[in-house]
Amino acid sequence: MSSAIINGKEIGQEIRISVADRVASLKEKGLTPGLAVVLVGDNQASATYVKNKQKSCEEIGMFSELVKLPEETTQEALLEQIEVLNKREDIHGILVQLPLPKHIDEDTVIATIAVEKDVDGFSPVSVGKMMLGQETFLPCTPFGVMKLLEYSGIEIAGKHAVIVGRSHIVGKPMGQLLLQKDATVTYTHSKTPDLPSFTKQADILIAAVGRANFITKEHVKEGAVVIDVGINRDENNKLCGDVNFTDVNGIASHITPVPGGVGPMTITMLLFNTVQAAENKLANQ
Ligand SMILES: Nc1nc(=O)c2c([nH]1)NC[C@@H]1CN(c3ccc(C(=O)N[C@@H](CCC(=O)O)C(=O)O)cc3)C=[N+]21
Repeated sequence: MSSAIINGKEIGQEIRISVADRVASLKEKGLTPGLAVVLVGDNQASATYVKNKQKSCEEIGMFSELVKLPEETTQEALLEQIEVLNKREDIHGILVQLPLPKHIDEDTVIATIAVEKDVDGFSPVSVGKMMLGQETFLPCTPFGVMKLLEYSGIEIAGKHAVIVGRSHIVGKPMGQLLLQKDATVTYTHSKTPDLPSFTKQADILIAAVGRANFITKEHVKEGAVVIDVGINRDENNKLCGDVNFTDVNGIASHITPVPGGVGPMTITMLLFNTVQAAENKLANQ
C-alpha cells in the first residue's frame, strides 16, 4: 500500500485563507501589513525564492518591498539599510535572504533586525525565547512542519522524533518544537555513526540534511511519518528532497513530497508571522 501524501500546497492554502482574512481586517483599521525582503547579490535560486515570497504577499493583500543590493555591498551599508527598515512604520516584517555574500557576517546582520520585525525567527533573542517556550516568531520551516503534522492529525506526544540535520534554521529548532509537544527527540547529523540504527527507531522522521535522495527505505520504520525538508537538485537538475520518495513510499504511513510539501508551508508561515507582527504593532500602539 502506498503512503498517505501530506499536501503542503493544500494545507498552506487553507492557512493562507485565514491569514488573508486577518490582513483584510487590519486594512479596515487602516493598517496594511508590510514585509521587506532584503536580497544581496544575484544568486539565481535566491532571486526565484524572493519572487515567490513577493507574489504570495500580493495574493493575500499584503504589501511587500524588495530591497535589492549589489553583491559588493559592504556589511556596514547592509546594516544601515536594516536600521532604516527597523524604523519604518509601514514595514512590519524584515527578511534578509540567506545565504549572504562571504564578506558579510550573517550573525551580525541577523542580530541587527529588530526582534519585533524578525518574522524569520532567526535572531538570537527570537531563538532564545523559542527555547524558553516564550511567545515569539517561530522559524518558518519548522513552524510549517508543525502545522503539517497538526493538520494531518498526527499525534506527537509520546512519539519518538528523529531529526537528521542540525542547522540553526531547521534541524535545531525543529527538535525543540517537537520536544515542546512532548515528543522524545533524537538529533542525528553527518558525524552520527550507523545512521539507520537511529532513524529506524523514528515514529516521526525529519530529513533536513540537504543531500538529494539521501534517506532510503533502509532508514525508515514501517508506519513512520516522514517529513522531507530538503530542497535539492538531482543529477538531471530536477527539484528533489532529502528522501528517496519512491523508495520510502509504501513503508511510511505518511510522507511529504518535494515540491508541494514543506516548501509552500515555509512561505505560508512567513505570511502568518508578518500579519502577526502587524497585529502586535496595532495592539501596542
Ligand atoms: N532569510 C531566509 N529565510 C528563508 O526562509 C529562506 C532563506 N533565507 N533562504 C533560502 C531558503 C529556502 N526557502 C524556501 C522557501 C520556499 C520554497 C518553496 O516554496 N518550494 C516549492 C518549490 C519551489 C520551486 O519550484 O523551486 C516547493 O517545495 O513546493 C523553497 C525554499 C526559504 N529560505
